[in-house]
Amino acid sequence: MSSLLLQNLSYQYDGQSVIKALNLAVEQNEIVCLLGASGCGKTTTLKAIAGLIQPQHGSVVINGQCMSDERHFVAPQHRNIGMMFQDYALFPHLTVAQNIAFGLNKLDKPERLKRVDEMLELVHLNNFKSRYPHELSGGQQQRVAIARALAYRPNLLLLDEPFSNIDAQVRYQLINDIRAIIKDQQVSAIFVSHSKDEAFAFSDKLAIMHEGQIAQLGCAKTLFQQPSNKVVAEFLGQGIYLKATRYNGAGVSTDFGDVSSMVPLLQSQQQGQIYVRPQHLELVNDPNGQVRVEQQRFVGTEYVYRVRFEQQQLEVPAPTDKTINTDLPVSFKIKAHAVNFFSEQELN
Ligand SMILES: Nc1ncnc2c1ncn2[C@@H]1O[C@H](COP(=O)(O)OP(=O)(O)OP(=O)(O)O)[C@@H](O)[C@H]1O
Repeated sequence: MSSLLLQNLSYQYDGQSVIKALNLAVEQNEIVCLLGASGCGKTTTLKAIAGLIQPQHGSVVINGQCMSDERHFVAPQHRNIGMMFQDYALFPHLTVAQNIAFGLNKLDKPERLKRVDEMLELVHLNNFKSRYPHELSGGQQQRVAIARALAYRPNLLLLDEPFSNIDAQVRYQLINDIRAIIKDQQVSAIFVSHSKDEAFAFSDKLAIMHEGQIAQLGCAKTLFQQPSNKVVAEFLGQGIYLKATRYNGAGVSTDFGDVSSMVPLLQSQQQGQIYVRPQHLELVNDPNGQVRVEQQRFVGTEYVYRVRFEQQQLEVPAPTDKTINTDLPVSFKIKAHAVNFFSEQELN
């Protein structure tokens, strides 16, 4: 049974479609990141899961129980969901221990104190239980927030940009710590972010959102190597489109030579384009080269060349011992990699 199932979910604000027949499944103990550009509908999806808004169509099912569809609506406080936000949302007038105990009023006092101690232990804040939120660092406040969200053993945890207010230097340590805590507690989680780096570090799977729909769900490697469409490929990082002919399931021919693919190319069409990322390109001097170098920058460990080819611009790194003569014509050499091939049909 999936932990969360969103089926055909649609939501409109004042007649404006924000979520459009969205489908998503999160399996038990899985952390899925909703990742996408600003305004694509991530927070609205999270609100629909939490019950803070009621979708006009479709269903929200948590652990097999329907929370919302055209006929049912379970109120947020009865969904057994834990929530964690970027501003921590701790109660300033309550101590760490009181913040964690908040929401545990169904337990009797000894049980409540025991649970609070367990949670303090889990987030390594045993010595901070009597402090107030303003006496803690951002990372410590976020640990209290996760302890509070997990204290009543939710079925599902929702995290909305929880790391965006955390100093960059400690952010990745905190991401690792909180991921370990969630895994330890065997809770499924949905994490909203617009940062790819955070998403890769924190989640098991990424759901790339675009214009109110899930463009693709999968682990980071699958999305990079086999993006199902242009939106996913481009969202994951810059690249350049080059005309290509698929010569069999294992490679393509381009104006820059043949490229073998480390993943099978399953399209039935032969004509299309490949989306090539900078790390798969090598710049070489070539008397017939059509690539224009616009700028060369030394960035300490390597050079970065800003190049232009047929209206497309790209920054390509090159090792310092492979200097390109920018006064001479330049071309690309494409390394063997997991080729992102899109047929003409898929590109339109
Ligand atoms: N209360 C509201 N009333 C009207 N429109 C809204 C409301 N809340 C959000 N929207 C619109 O719905 C769309 C989706 O918003 P949402 O907050 O879900 O996006 P998001 O992907 O979480 O963006 P961000 O990364 O910027 O937080 C946006 O176009 C936004 O302007």
